[in-house]
Amino acid sequence: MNGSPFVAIRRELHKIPELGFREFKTQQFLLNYLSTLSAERFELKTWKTGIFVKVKGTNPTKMLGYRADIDGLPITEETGYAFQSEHEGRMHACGHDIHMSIALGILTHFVHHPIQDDLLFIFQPAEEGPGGAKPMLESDIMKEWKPDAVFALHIAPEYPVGTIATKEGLLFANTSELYIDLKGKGGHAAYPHMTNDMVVAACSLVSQLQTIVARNVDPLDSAVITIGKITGGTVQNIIAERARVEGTIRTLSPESMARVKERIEAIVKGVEVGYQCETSIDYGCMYHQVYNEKTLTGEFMTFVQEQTDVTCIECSKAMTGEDFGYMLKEIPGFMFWLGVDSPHGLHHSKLAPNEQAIDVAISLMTKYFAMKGND
Ligand SMILES: CC(=O)N[C@@H](CCC[C@H](N)C(=O)O)C(=O)O
Repeated sequence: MNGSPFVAIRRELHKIPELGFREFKTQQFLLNYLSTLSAERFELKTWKTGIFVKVKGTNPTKMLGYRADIDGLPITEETGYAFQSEHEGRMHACGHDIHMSIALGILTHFVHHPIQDDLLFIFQPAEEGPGGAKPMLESDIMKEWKPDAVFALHIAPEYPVGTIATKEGLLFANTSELYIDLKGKGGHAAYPHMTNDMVVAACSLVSQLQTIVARNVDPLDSAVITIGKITGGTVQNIIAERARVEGTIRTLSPESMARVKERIEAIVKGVEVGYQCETSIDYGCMYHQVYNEKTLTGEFMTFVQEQTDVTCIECSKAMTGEDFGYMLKEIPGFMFWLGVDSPHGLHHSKLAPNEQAIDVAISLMTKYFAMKGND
């Protein structure tokens, strides 16, 4: 095992994944860790299941922010790790355990080696949903402690350890969850003519939704409609009275999101008429695109290129979503991908990030903050 204390911390956090706004043990773990550091060097405020930590500068003229998300996913882990999730049906399958341990590593460094400016560490709940970044940003705490610039990273399974990938401008998509409920008339499997079958209606709906990206979105633009879950019916020989279709929409602009939603609503209306049923649409949580401020991102990419132990790649935009986009809408900054070289991708039950990436990121970001926070 790697000797880094932050690898050991990651493993402890990996055991206790919790869903959005239920990160009680995670918050306690972070608070316990913070209680081991010199209290006079920082101020701490809890916010719901999240935490703000302001590490005091020696002669601050500004405040720099760093955000780490802290929630897990509803996935049953299949890594076989000795430190596998102890929470049935929950897993850190998006790397937030790594994100937290990196944030603690950077924070610990600056508690011991203060720089001129203040640093704000934001341990944010509910990134996977329903979204913690926006309400944190709107909180009284962040009105008082509003950083002048803010940064975050996300693990990238597809890149080797030592690779940093980002770009100026749009990095991640606009997202919206999608929940469609269908209610018809159930009945005996042998009497379909006396019912309105919601399994058939849901199947037709899912197929029609696929036509939106193919036929209604400009081929030079991009969008995604993924249906990740369909439920309906009760047993094999009863025609289903109800069905529910759950998914997510991704677009490269807020305008395209509005257009895609218009088409979804029209298609759902058509299913309502065609299958003589009642329908309702709920868009759940929505995330603003992640847009990297150009000057800061360009300067960061140059900084990374100057380091001997990491490689900087200019990547393409991705259809992933991140509520960190809300922070970047209000505060200049950027997000970047951190290579972790996993054979399995994000949201996979066997995601296995290479833990050496933790110290790579801590080392890179401590150097970056030392440069930015002393200028
Ligand atoms: C980085 C990442 O994987 N983020 C999630 C954000 C999900 C937002 C929301 N729950 C949705 O599904 O639209 C992603 O799936 O991209």
